[in-house]
Amino acid sequence: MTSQHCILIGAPVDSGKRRAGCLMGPDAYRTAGIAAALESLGHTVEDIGNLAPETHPADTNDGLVYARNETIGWTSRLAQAAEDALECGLPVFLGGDHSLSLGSVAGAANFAAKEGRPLFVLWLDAHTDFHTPETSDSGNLHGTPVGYFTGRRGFENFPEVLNPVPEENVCMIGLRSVDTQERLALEDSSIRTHDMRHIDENGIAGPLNRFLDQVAEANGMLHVSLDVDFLDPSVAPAVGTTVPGGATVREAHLVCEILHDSGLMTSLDLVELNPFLDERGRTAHLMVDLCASALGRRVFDRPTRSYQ
Ligand SMILES: NC(=[NH2+])NCCC[C@H](N)C(=O)O
Ligand SMILES: [Mn+2]
Ligand SMILES: [Mn+2]
Repeated sequence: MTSQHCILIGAPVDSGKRRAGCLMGPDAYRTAGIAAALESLGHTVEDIGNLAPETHPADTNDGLVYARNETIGWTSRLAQAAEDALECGLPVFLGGDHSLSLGSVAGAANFAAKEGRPLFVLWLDAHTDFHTPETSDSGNLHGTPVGYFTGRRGFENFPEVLNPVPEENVCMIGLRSVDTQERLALEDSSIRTHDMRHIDENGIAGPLNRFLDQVAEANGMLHVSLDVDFLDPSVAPAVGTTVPGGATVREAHLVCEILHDSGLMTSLDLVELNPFLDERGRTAHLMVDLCASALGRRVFDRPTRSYQ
C-alpha cells in the first residue's frame, strides 16, 4: 500500500443552516482518533488545526438566505486551503456542514486546472445539494455546494468559480431527498444520480466502479464528499437532516474500500457531523472508520484466498 501524507483541515463551518452544532465536528473526529487511525495504516498525518472564515461583513439575515456573508468568508478561505494542501498531500476536511464544500471543491478544481487534469466529484449524500441561493426553499446554503461548483448562476457576492466542475464529472450516490427545484435542474443536467432504489436493485459497487473507470481513463483527480446523512440514521444519528433508508455500514465501507483500491481519491470532505446529536460518539467513530477504509484499512492484510 502506498503511504500518503494526510493533511487534516479543521473546518468548523456552521453557517450553512440554522441548527447549530457542526462547529464541534472537527474536535469530535480528533477525539474519535482520526489521526491515530490513519497513522496505523502507515500514512503520515499533519493536523493543521481549525481554520476561521476570512473576514466578512456581518450578516443581516435577510430572511431568505441564512448567514450568506459568513459562508462567503469560509468559501474563499477553504478554497485556498484546498489548493495549498493539494501541493503537498491529501487534504481531509473535517467539517463542518456541507457548505464547506463550496470552498473545498472550488479549490480542488483550481488545483486540478493548474495540473492540467480534470476534477471529478463523488457526492455521497441523501441530498443532491444542487440548489442556488435563489432556488432554495430553506435558505440554507449547505443545500447549494453542487450548484456552486458546477457553475450555476445566482451566487452573487461569492468568489467567482474559476474552474467549474463539468456536470458529467459529478456522480451522486445515496439520494433519497430531492427538492422540486433541484429535480428540475437535474433533469437538464448531465450529473449522474443514483438513488437508493437504484442501489437496492443493483448494488452500490456497479455505479461506483463505472464512475471510477471514467476518472481513471481521463487521468482525473477525484474529490470525495461524504455527508453523514448518506448513512442510515440508525447507524449515524448525529446529523440535523436525517433521512430514513440510507446506506448501511457495509455499503458505506464497501464504497470506501473500492475507493482505496482504485488509488484515485485525491481529496476528501467529512461533513455534517453534529456531535450535539450523537450517541456517545458512535457517528464520529463510524465516520473515522470509513475514512480509514478509504485510506487502506481492510480486514485482511493480503487478499483472501478462496477454498480450493
Ligand atoms: N448538506 C445537507 N445536509 N443538505 C440538506 C439540504 C436539504 C434541502 N434540500 C435544503 O436545501 O434545505
Ligand atoms: Mn449534503
Ligand atoms: Mn445530506
